[in-house]
Amino acid sequence: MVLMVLPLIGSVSVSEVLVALTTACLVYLMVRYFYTEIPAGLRRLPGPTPLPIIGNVLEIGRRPYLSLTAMSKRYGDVFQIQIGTRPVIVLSGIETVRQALVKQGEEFSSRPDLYSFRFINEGKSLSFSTDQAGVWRARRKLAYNALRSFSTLQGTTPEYSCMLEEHICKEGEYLVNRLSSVLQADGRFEPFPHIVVSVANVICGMCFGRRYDHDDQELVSLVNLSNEFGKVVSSGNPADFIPALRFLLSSTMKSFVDLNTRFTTFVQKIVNEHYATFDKENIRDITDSLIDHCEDRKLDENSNIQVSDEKIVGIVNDLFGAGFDTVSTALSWSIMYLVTYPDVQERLYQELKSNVDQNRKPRLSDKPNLPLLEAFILELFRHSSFLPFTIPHCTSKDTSLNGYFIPKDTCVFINQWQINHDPEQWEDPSSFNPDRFLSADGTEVNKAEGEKVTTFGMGKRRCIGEIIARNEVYLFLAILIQRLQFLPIPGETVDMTPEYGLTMKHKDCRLKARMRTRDEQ
Ligand code: HEM
Repeated sequence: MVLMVLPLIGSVSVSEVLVALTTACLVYLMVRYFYTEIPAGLRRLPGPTPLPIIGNVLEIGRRPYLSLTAMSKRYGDVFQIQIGTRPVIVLSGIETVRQALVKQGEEFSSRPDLYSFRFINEGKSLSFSTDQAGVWRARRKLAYNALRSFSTLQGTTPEYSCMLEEHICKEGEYLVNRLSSVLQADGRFEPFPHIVVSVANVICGMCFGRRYDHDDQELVSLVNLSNEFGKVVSSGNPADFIPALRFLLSSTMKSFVDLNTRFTTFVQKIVNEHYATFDKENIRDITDSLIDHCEDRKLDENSNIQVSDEKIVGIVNDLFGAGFDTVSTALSWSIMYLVTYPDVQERLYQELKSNVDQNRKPRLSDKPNLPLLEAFILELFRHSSFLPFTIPHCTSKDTSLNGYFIPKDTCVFINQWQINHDPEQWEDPSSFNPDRFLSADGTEVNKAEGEKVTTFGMGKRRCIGEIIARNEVYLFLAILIQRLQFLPIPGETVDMTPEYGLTMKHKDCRLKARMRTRDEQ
């Protein structure tokens, strides 16, 4: 057969072959599109017309949160795009997203099988893998309970209300001292690299019962790779959908695989140390409690969900990974906003000064007395929407939403950025204004407005670290604002344009800061 075709190819040009191939792909896609049977009473999804082979990649561009928000204005809250040849549903609008993730949560809570996800935690990640529903639910429950136990555990001295508070207060103090010495030496600093070590130490404390020095190269080099990780696993990365790109972008994929291997090796070493020194009577941290659970589970003959020891202890990998990058990104953006809005920074400082005695550090219990700080954090989450999409979801069976038919195994993007900038929900959404969350006299936070901010997802896959994350952002910020005034470098502008990724980072930026004096405090 091949021998019969070869002479024919010899008589046509390369461009003719390409045209023929493109036409064949187009016909195939059109046939597939029009022959997807739509059940009676349901409609076909609207969306932009895809190009052969690449789909809508060009229209999606480098900032999918903006392009897909613009498309939602044209096609509505539920529409379909195509990345490569794979259809993807994009959901916008708070009510539509709530309908899908909460009311129809069973159908919209799986994860798609995406190429890059296979390399995370050796394909066994709780957050990214395609575990069947029973397995991820069991792992999620274990992870949630472990986090709750080790954050609410009593502190080592009565000074602290719980272990989480103790870790944050201690790391906050180290961070202030670190920034102070960097400022003395260089006169300027970059926020993310210092913050990320402090935040990583809080989750390391809970997961591994240990902390690392700010100069520990093993930890520092690992946590500073989170940006590279986020770029590859972001929603809409074409390499996840178009196999040819995996080879064209092979160096990016290779460094992604390398960084995942480094990450897993780092955690595995600590896990092995825990196995070697494990004592059932002395559960030291989350890793120990997961090891303990493996032993207990073997006694539970009635359990019908089989989860391997590897998948149980591997949960700590997810908790560590999810626990440092997100919170550090939130704090780093906070500093950028404080510098960009100095009047807000001054009001926050004055609020702290009036409500927290100058001779002590802020505590979790001060939160109700600091409504402006709470409003600032809500506005930071809303305005930056630094997690513009949740981790991609996938339908577990044929379903429908808002009258549109959605087949089983369809990849679903949830556009959190759109919800947080929807002009139907927010007055002047593009302006940064913490006061939008405060009562007219500034003494109370409007809870209903606050709940509209969508940062942690919704429903069955909602972030399990939300309470810890909110407490960390609040307490680290309170400690920093009490002790330092953040300033731009004279003559330099602060660029607030985000760089797209799973968590969007601000551009590298050097800032100044001034230690507050005791009198001033
Ligand atoms: C400001 C900080 C944080 C933000 C904005 C955030 C946001 C999110 C979002 C949007 C998701 C995906 C939800 C979905 O797919 O629908 C998620 C999942 C997750 N988060 Fe967070 N997160 C934060 C901090 C944390 C922390 C501190 C931890 C753990 C200590 C954590 C652990 C997880 C885990 C394990 C998942 C996966 C849940 C699952 O797939 O079922 N997160 N987070």
